[in-house]
Amino acid sequence: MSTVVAPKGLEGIVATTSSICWIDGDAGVLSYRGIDIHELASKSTFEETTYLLWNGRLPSGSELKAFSAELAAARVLDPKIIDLLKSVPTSASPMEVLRTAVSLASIYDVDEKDSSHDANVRKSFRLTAQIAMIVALFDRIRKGKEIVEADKSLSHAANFLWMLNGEKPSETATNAFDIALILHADHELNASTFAARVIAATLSDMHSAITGAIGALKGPLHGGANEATMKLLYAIDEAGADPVEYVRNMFATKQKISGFGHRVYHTEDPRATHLRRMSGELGAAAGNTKWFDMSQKIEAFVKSEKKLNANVDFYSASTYTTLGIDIDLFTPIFAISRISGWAAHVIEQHDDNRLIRPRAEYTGPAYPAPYTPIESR
Ligand SMILES: CC(=O)SCCNC(=O)CCNC(=O)[C@H](O)C(C)(C)COP(=O)(O)OP(=O)(O)OC[C@H]1O[C@@H](n2cnc3c(N)ncnc32)[C@H](O)[C@@H]1OP(=O)(O)O
Ligand SMILES: O=C([O-])CC(=O)C(=O)O
Repeated sequence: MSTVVAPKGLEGIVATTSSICWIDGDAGVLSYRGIDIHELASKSTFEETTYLLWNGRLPSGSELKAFSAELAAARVLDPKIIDLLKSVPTSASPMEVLRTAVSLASIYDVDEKDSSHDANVRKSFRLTAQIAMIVALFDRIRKGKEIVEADKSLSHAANFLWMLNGEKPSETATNAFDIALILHADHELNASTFAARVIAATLSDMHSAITGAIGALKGPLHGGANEATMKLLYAIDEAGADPVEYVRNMFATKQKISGFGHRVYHTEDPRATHLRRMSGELGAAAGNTKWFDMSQKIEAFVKSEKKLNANVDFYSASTYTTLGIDIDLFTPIFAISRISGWAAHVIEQHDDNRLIRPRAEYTGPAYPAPYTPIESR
C-alpha cells in the first residue's frame, strides 16, 4: 500500500464534509450556514445565531421566542455540580474547573444514555445554559461571594453578566458581550471542534465530546491565546516598556506573540475587525484606552515586521478587560460561546457517522525489532 503523509498539523487537509460553517481564508470571509459573520455580528443575537447553527436556517419570530425560552429554562444546575464548584481549590483555573464540571454534568443529565438526535439537541440546550452558569458561579465562589440565581427573563449574554457580577449589566456591556458570543460561536474544523468530532465519531456521548473540546480549547495555541494576550499586555505595562521594543525583543528570542497568526486566514480575521472596534469604543466610553492603544501599536508592528494579522483572540483580550472581566475567564468565555458550534458539530457527526481513524507513518525502529530478554539488557 502506498502511503501519502498528510502535512504536519494536517494543514490544508479537508477531513470531513460539514454544512455548518464556511471560511474563505484568503478573502477573510467567515459565515455560519452561509450567512456572513458581519451581518450576524451587527443584526443577530447569540440565541438567534445558535438557532441558525443548530437548525441550518434563521428562525421565525415565534421560533426564536420559543428557542430563547427553552435556553433560559435550561438554566438549572444539579446541586452536585455546585458542590463540586465549592469543593475544588479556589486557586484552580476556571478552565479546568469547567472541564471537570461538564464531565460531572454528564452523570446527572436526564438523557445520559441517549445519543439520539433529539436527545443531543436537548443536551445542547442544557450544556449551553450550564457552561455559562458554571463559569459565573465558580468565579463568585472562589471570590467568597454569594451565588447569584439565574434570571430567566434575561438574554443569555445578560444573564451571564448578571450571574458573574451580581448586578444588572448595562445595555452597552450586554450588547458587546452578545456580539463577542456571536463572533466566537463556530469556526469550522478548529482544533477543539475536531477533537469533539473525533470523540463523537466513536459514538461516545455529547458530554464526552464537549469535555474533550474544552480541554483542546484551553491550550495557548487555540482559545487560551486570549488569556496569553492579556498577560503580555500586563507584562509590558508592568515593565513600563515600549510595546514595540518589547515585542521586538520577543521576536529576537524567537517567541510567538499570542493573538497573531492563523492556520486558515491569510488576511484579516473578520472577527478581529469587530473586536478591534469594540475594544476601542468600550475603552473610549470607559475613559481608558490604554489597552486598546497598546494593542494597536503591537498590531501595526507585528504586521509590518512579520506580516501576521491579529486573530480573534487579540482584541478580545482588551475588550474583556475593559468590560471588567478577569483574565482567567477569557478562555472559559470562549467556551460559553463555542458550545453552540461544538454542539452543532456533534449533532452533525452523530447524524451521519463514521469512525474517524486516520493512519500514522511509522518512523520507529525497523520491524521486526529484536525482543531482548530483560537479563540481557
Ligand atoms: C481561536 C484560535 O485558535 S486563533 C489562534 C490562537 N493562537 C494564537 O494566537 C497563538 C499564536 N499563533 C500561533 O501560534 C500560530 O499562528 C497558530 C497556532 C495560530 C497557527 O499555527 P500554524 O498554522 O501551525 O503556523 P506556524 O506556527 O507553523 O507558523 C508559521 C510561521 O509563522 C510564525 N508565526 C506564526 N504565528 C506567530 C506568532 N503569533 N508570533 C510570531 N510568529 C508567528 C511561526 O514562527 C512560523 O515561522 P517559521 O516558518 O519561520 O518557523
Ligand atoms: O479555526 C481555528 O483554527 C481557530 C479559530 O480561529 C477558532 O477556533 O475560532
